[in-house]
Amino acid sequence: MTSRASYPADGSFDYIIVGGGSAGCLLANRLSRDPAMRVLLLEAGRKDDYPWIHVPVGYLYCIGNPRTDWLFKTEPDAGLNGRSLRYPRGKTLGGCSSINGMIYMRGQARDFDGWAATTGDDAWSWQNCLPDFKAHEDHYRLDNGADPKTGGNSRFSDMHGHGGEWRIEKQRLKWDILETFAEAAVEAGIPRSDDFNSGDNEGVGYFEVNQRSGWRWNTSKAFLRPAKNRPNLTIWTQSHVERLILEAGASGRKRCTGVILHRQGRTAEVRASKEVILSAGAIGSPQILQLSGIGPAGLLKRHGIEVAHDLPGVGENLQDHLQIRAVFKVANAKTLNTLANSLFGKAMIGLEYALKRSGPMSMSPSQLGAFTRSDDGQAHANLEYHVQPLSLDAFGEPLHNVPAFTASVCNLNPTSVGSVRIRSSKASDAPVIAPNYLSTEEDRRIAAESLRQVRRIVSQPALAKYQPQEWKPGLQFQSDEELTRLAGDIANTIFHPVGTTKMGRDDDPMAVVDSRLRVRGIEGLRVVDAGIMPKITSGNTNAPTLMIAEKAAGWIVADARA
Ligand SMILES: Cc1cc2nc3c(=O)[nH]c(=O)nc-3n(C[C@H](O)[C@H](O)[C@H](O)COP(=O)(O)OP(=O)(O)OC[C@H]3O[C@@H](n4cnc5c(N)ncnc54)[C@H](O)[C@@H]3O)c2cc1C
Repeated sequence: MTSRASYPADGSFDYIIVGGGSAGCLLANRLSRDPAMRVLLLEAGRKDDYPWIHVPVGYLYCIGNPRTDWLFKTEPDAGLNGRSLRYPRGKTLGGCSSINGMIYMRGQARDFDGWAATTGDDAWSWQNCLPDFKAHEDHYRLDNGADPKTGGNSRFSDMHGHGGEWRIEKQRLKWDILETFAEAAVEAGIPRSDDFNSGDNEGVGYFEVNQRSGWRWNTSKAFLRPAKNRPNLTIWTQSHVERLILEAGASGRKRCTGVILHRQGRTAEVRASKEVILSAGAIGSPQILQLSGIGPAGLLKRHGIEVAHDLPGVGENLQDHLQIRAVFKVANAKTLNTLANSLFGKAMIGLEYALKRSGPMSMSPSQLGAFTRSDDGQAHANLEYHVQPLSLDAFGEPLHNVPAFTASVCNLNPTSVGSVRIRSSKASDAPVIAPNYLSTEEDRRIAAESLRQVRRIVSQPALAKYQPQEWKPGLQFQSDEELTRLAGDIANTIFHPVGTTKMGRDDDPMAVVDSRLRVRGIEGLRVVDAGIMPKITSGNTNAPTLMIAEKAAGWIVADARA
């Protein structure tokens, strides 16, 4: 390609980070701390200067919007009775942290201990991940020193950090219907929790969120803003990476020396003298690897791509949390459905946000959470509830016009796995995303059990004053078979794809990266994003992705110095 531009004119960057999302923004900050290192961050989307990114309720307008979302769709899924889902992924600086539900959730200690066992690397144990969670944390409960909620004892500060870039705050509004649901959950035997992030999240309580004074706190504000004037950090938006440049390395193995991207209407190549780091997320990173000839040989050949390195695990092992959205109509209760469906209600909502940065516009989609066990045989909480004072068919669709709340419940440890595979050899074609939800007997059984458990909670005395009536799936459905089928009708992704470039031991043929996140068989190339998780965490996935990036940054810097 003779017209291809080559940057920069004076040589190469040291590091190229592909993807300015949750992981990519943190990495850009950490790697550019050393003024001697020239870092390039490439993001396919635009800057995060779109107003709805910053107003918390704006997720409703960012999902399904080409300004901020890749607009992916899943393949028709047998477990969802043939439905295909919208599969939102952030396409802007901040990535998914610019459009997500803002819930700060680390997962359970056993998740990380499990990663350590899978990889044989104790660096991933909970005890050794905790410092990486705390390193960037700025928890409001430590604003004045010790946590006031726990009477000033040190347990909370042992677990949490303060003064880092990643702000965590309490939510700025309350709903009676949610507080009453919490009381019903306690009546049903779920204990209260005032910290979901101590390694064991079992209990019911309010989620803490990534916000600052009523505004969304995304990773672009947190990590890029303080670094963007560093002369050694270059940020290019609207720069779509199409594939990697692979050359013979000094050891005879292949080495990644740069990337080919589409920018300002032309194709260009940029070079990295030390490393290229893929942080394009669990959909984007495997797609780029496959387009570059790194992936399952059969798939690559089918699309006419020369196989640079046969790595069968690239794009496999897709795991996600499936939320089953049970909806209950209520009487005598304030819900967002009724407030937002009247002109007066809308005006009051706008006024409250303008004056106090509180009220429904400051709202993350889910405020109340609960972690519990689907049955007594479970050793740990294996279900997460997101309880919402609203109902809709799916995020991105309008609110229903009747007073209702949603008790969305998801299996935290699904055994169904899917895949992300290129559709063609063109970078502009969205990949084929096949999550294979509810494809195992175990996941189907837990789906039916979880709907029964929702019914148990909602039938507790506390909620009786709101006369809840099950709307979806509907009380007429009782058998395992009916409940599983209905779960397939009302379930949706809760937006947590992970695992498609999983880390693992050398003798695991499906491992894509080693436990230090280096791509197997290729020098100078790492993957640092949610895709490297070998197993999905027992909670929402943004905080663990930041922890992964923090840990990886330490290794990348140390390797450069070695
Ligand atoms: C709607 C929604 C709600 C969610 N709610 C929560 C929540 O409340 N709490 C929580 O913990 N988690 C939540 N998540 C999940 C969480 O946000 C993600 O797990 C996390 O952000 C993943 O980070 P990442 O760095 O792996 O990928 P991303 O943040 O997706 O970053 C990838 C970046 O790479 C860019 N990119 C992709 N391909 C290319 C390419 N070819 N060239 C250049 N750039 C490219 C993308 O545009 C994007 O900016 C939610 C996600 C969504 C979508």
